[in-house]
Amino acid sequence: MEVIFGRNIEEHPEPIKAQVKGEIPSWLQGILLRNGPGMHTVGETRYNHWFDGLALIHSFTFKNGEVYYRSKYLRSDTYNSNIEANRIVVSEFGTMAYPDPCKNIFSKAFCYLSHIIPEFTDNCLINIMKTGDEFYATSETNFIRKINPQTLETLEKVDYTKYVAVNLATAHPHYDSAGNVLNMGTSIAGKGKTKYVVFKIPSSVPEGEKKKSCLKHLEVMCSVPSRSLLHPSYYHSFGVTENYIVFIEQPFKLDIPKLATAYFRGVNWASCLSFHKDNKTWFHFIDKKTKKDISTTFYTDAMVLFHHVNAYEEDGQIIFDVICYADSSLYEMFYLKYLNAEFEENTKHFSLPTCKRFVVPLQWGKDAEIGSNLVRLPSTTATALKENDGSIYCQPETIYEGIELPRINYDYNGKKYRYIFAAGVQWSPVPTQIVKVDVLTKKCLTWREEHCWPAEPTFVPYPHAKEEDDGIILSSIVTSDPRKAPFLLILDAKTFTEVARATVDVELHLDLHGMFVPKKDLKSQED
Ligand SMILES: CC1=C(/C=C/C(C)=C/C=C/C(C)=C/C=O)C(C)(C)CCC1
Ligand SMILES: [Fe+2]
Repeated sequence: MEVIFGRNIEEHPEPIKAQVKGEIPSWLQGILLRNGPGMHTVGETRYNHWFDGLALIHSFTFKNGEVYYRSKYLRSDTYNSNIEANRIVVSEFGTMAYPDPCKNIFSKAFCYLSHIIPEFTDNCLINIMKTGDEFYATSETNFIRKINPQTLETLEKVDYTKYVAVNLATAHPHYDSAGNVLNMGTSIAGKGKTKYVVFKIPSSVPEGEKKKSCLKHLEVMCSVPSRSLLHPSYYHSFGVTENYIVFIEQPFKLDIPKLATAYFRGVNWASCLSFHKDNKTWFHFIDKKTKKDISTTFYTDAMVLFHHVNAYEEDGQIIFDVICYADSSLYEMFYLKYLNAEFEENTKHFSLPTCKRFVVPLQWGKDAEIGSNLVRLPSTTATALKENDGSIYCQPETIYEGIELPRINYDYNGKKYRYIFAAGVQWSPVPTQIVKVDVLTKKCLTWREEHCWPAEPTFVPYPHAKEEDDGIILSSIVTSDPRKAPFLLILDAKTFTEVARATVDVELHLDLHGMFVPKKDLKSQED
């Protein structure tokens, strides 16, 4: 397992031509851009957690049937400070570094509550975000880093707090059909309130503007107050339907007093997150037009989720699919000390990711009886029970067990849909398969090969696609057999048969998330 997780990967900033087996569809022109941790030790020092690793962006460029690979470490301030010091000097999710130059004891810690949030890392290792024709590497702190999608060069550091009062923001924004970005972030104890803020970054800027930056035109859409000033929920993504934003306030929470004192107590940020198994999980549905949270209280039992799959409305009900866990063991499992030879033994206690569907009615008759099920969707076993105090208790339907890193045909985002493409994680948090799940029939198709560890699958539609699964799946495959080179796999999304594979004779890292950028969305058509 060390082979896959703990090693430092060499960067290859110059394009390397891949060996193609099969035929790359001629219409496939563009760049698959992906992000993830690539360096886990600096000098003699080692990160504790896999989510701490320094961001290594890599890309597969598809051009006239050929594929070119390149990779480059994000030159974040964090990367530069670490390399210069030849040791880890900036704190990450699972590793507190001493002394961390970002944490000045006297200027930060003993001020007012609104000033106790420490300065976080700009090691943006989770995903790639597109605003207008700009691309950013993203994580969950207040910093994002602009990159050149073609050369993978690192550009400006952007601080969200300059444009919106959030201390944290998700690495999973949504995009509407015009390309506007919708994202959420948490504003901690600002003016005595902690809230979840929904904001929009427009895809274009007013004409004639000299230094074009979509972020300068960021607008706050609305906000939801946190149930607790000092214990806001942690969230990794959210959902959208045609008319609503779906936000889940889960009992996996950030403890702000702990966060503010972590540096002095000698503990990492991760230890400031805790799962409250006796609390409830609250659902919020924010009406995009009125910008109001629906007033009824909707909830389910305690659970932990990271990824929303999709959400939509049907017959006055909101349907949303999420990958759920019984507890927060996922983040625990990714400590590098567990990703070793006893990996299989260690992961036995890992709670299995399960795709669940919740169905929530938006209206019901005044005479609906207490205890009655308000769900009117014949195709589901999910229930929503009316309770004495007017709240609605929701119980999900299990769609599929053992999938993570879900993706869909994004043209169906917020709409009724049928297929999930995901990584299959049957026996551990590490993917061994690529899976296509039909949410209606629960039937699935899988791809797997010995010694192969697939990345999150990205769906790219055919140019004149008619059906939801008319397209291909792209996934970069890391191999644990030194005789087998890694490759980019292309599957037919309908049948899951192999279309082509492009093998690259370099070490690939297991990454997290990314996006396919069609050639038409790239500013210059150069390589
Ligand atoms: C640094 C830092 C954070 C980083 C979180 C990260 C890096 C999360 C990664 C999650 C992933 C990769 C999930 C996959 O499903 C927090 C806790 C937001 C807040 C404190 C500072
Ligand atoms: Fe994610």
